[in-house]
Amino acid sequence: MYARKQDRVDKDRRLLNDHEIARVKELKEAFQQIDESQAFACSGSFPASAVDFNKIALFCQAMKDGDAVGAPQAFKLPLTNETAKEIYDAGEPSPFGRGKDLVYDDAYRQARELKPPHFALTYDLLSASAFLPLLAEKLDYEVRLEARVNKLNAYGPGGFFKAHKDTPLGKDHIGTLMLCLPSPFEGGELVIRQNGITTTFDWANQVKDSIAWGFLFSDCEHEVLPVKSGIRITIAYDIYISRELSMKKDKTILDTRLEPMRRCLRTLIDDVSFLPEGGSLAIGLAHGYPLGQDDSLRDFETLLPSRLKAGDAILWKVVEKFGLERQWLAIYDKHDLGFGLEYEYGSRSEKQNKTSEAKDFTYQPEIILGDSFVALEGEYFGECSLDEFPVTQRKDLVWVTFPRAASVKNTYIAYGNEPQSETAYAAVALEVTIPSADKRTTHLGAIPETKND
Ligand SMILES: O=C(O)CCC(=O)C(=O)O
Ligand SMILES: [Fe+2]
Repeated sequence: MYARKQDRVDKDRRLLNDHEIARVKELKEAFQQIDESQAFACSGSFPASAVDFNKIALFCQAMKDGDAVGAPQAFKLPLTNETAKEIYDAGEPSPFGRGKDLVYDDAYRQARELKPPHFALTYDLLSASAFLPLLAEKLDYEVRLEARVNKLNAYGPGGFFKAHKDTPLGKDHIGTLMLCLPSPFEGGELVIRQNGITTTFDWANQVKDSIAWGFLFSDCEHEVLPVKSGIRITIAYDIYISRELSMKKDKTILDTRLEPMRRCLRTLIDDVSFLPEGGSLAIGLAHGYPLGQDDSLRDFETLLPSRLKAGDAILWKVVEKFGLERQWLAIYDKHDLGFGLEYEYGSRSEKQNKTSEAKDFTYQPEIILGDSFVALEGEYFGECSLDEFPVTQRKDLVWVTFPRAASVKNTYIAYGNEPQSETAYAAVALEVTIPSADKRTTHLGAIPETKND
């Protein structure tokens, strides 16, 4: 097992004073503001120049009990009520993943689907519009993205897909891209929620003479509201970070979004009355990150920086600029652990009654940290024993924020859109070491200024 910093484990710390708490709060707010202004989902439509409807047809093969019946048929875009219905009828009822099983439950999802190779567009829209490099730029990735076609979804009147997260398909899987084909329909909005913010993609009116697209990080909860009339057809692609060479650009010196966090962290370090004895800040990431049961922790930690999503990437860049010592922490929540660890949310509120601790929101001794990243969100990692799965409580940490992914309770969300692979979303925090005040002054000289100073 990867060696953690055992020397710091289980050492308690003093409660912070009001001044220190105010400093942490500033940092917390700066981080949360970045995340709120960041896109966890975005959408648009393909420009007319990229969509020549004369050249696009959708080929579909009707399916029955998993087998293709008959020859593929070509459908011209935009689809009409009649052609959309034919495509709907060609599909089979959509299952979804619950635990490791593939289940049909029309209380949860009412839709039909076609999987490749039983459908295809005759025109490579993504290449024709150089879509993936543009998406990478929009999402601020310095690595290339890959799109792998997953399926065609068709929703008839009353069709819907309740709130879920997409099953993580591997460490490199970051999100889902939907294309909404032009067909007459009403309703069927795709609603995406992340950290209390909601974004809605309403394609009913948008798609009449274009192809709409929408991207979401697949750890975000999303649902398709009931279609009121007509048939709504989407093609879903899984978006991966490419293992190929990165594009290697350093835009961070010009990135004004780093500024509020950078300023707060700078003030905090410059302030010798903040944690003069030194300590560790724990900043919970806003997104969950796919990790397989057998993935090595070292691999995960190495790959994570290039896979960070939205505001999490900004946090990383800021901390990196300061050159502070840092490591990743895996966070668990009792609801995700199948072996009955006593981790009570209730005990937190009991503690909050004690005035001194109530004031210091940064002191959270009851958080469970894993020595590995295996058991995560969802119900399907519950079979390991405590011996195989060392956990610890780091009572010395100053909690700036909690990982959002650790506190998902809605049972629907534990299910994915696919049968579960041995992969789940890791709830991760970044631990940043703040040196003691005497060491900090010498350390400070080494902290680079950004061009924004
Ligand atoms: O059709 C859509 O817009 C969303 C479908 C979806 O969420 C899924 O297939 O996982
Ligand atoms: Fe989904």
